[in-house]
Amino acid sequence: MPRCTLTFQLVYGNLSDIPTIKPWVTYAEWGKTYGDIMHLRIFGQHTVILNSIGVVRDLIERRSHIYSDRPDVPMVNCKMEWDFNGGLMPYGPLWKVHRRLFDRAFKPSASVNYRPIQTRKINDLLHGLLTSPMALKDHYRTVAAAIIMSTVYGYDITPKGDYFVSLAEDAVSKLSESIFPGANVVNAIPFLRFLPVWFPGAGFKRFANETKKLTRQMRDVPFEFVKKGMVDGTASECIVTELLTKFDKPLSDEDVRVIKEVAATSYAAGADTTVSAIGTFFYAMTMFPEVQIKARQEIDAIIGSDRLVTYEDQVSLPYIEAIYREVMRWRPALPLGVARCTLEEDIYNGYYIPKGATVLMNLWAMSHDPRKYKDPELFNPDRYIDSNGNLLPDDDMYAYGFGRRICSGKYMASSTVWLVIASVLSTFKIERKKDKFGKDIPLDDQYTDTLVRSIHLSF
Ligand code: HEM
Repeated sequence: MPRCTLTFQLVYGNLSDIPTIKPWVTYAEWGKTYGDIMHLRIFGQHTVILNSIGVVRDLIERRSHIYSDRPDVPMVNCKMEWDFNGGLMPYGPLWKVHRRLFDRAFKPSASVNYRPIQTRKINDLLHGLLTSPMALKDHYRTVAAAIIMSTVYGYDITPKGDYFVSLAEDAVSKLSESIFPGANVVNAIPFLRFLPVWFPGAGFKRFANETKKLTRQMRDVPFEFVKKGMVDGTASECIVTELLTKFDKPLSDEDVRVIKEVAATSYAAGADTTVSAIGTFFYAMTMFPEVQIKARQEIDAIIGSDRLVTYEDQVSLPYIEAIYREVMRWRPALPLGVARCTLEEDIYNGYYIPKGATVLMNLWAMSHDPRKYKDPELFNPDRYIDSNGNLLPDDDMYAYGFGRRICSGKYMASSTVWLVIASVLSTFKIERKKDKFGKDIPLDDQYTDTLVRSIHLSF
């Protein structure tokens, strides 16, 4: 096979050409000219962008032995000490240990055990929305954090200014700011990490030093809380107590460290992503009120108004399931997934892909591909429903990624988002804020451009 370098050499040594605002949209646009697979080169670093589901299945799934590594992001791994995070870790023996524990904690049969906690916390959300609807975003941030803190650490957070949540949120927001290609110069020019903090332009080092402290605290403080509770006999049953007490062999210090890291990664990976999906749901409901009306008709017909929706109702509510699928498609929380890296060189359809290349899956492009989704910008749950009102079998879910590093928390995440959608629609009508003349105040599509994107909502 000819070794043609896969080269759409758009940027060579010109960082400012890398889009930092909605790069997924720009990459999808470029894809119309250059195809489903594209290559960028920044200071000699190869980045390959996959714009279609076909290419993703061929490479990320069928050649997963090559495409399951993560790139080294110097700012994050080295300087901010996020290298404990199983989601960012290189593919290898340590990642496999982390992944085994994740899968044990979040596999489908384990995830159903968290439903009572999810239900309780989502009921708290409904209560919050009833008593202070203007604090909408605080309420749904709280529900995502509360579910994870309770399942992982057996800890019930306080709704405002919780210490553990503040630690984790501060550390995670710094992570998100520094991980995007093009968003932080040190990721593109690794040698910068060796400069002293006082070097002109080395402000990133100060940023990293501040963050390091937070990262350590978010990992250690809640874990120590559980350990102390286990000694005192006050710890609630949770993922950490389960892993510490039912490990398949006597625990070494290394095992305890891994359990602590898996717990901290769950918050880092699961909180903002869940918040993003719930925010998208509220946003879509204000933009497409006809969807709310149809959903309420379904809920009224199946559930009535005497009780709240439960997980047992899931199979009887196809339209709610369709809304969930559309939320995940319309505005994926991680539009470029989490970057992969090639473990070996590869040749695909005549393209040469070097070892060590960064690979981005453009989940946004795939879920907005008009060849599969007609009018992709339209929030249209009916695209998953057949003419008899039944759900179509097509439940392709791009938002959780693919292959060996597909999201470990997807079962828990999907059941949280589903129950939020069903519960809110069965109890509330969501409307835009009105101005003093009673007219709707327009809402902009104001999503952040960070790793996990979320909407700024004010109703
Ligand atoms: C709606 C919510 C969520 C979305 C949209 C989401 C999406 C994703 C995506 C796109 C990836 C990268 C997958 C890949 O590389 O192919 C990922 C990885 C991951 N997610 Fe999620 N996620 C969500 C919630 C959660 C939750 C609740 C948890 C845990 C409690 C979690 C744990 C993880 C972990 C540990 C990884 C790294 C997997 C690895 O590298 O082996 N996620 N997620």
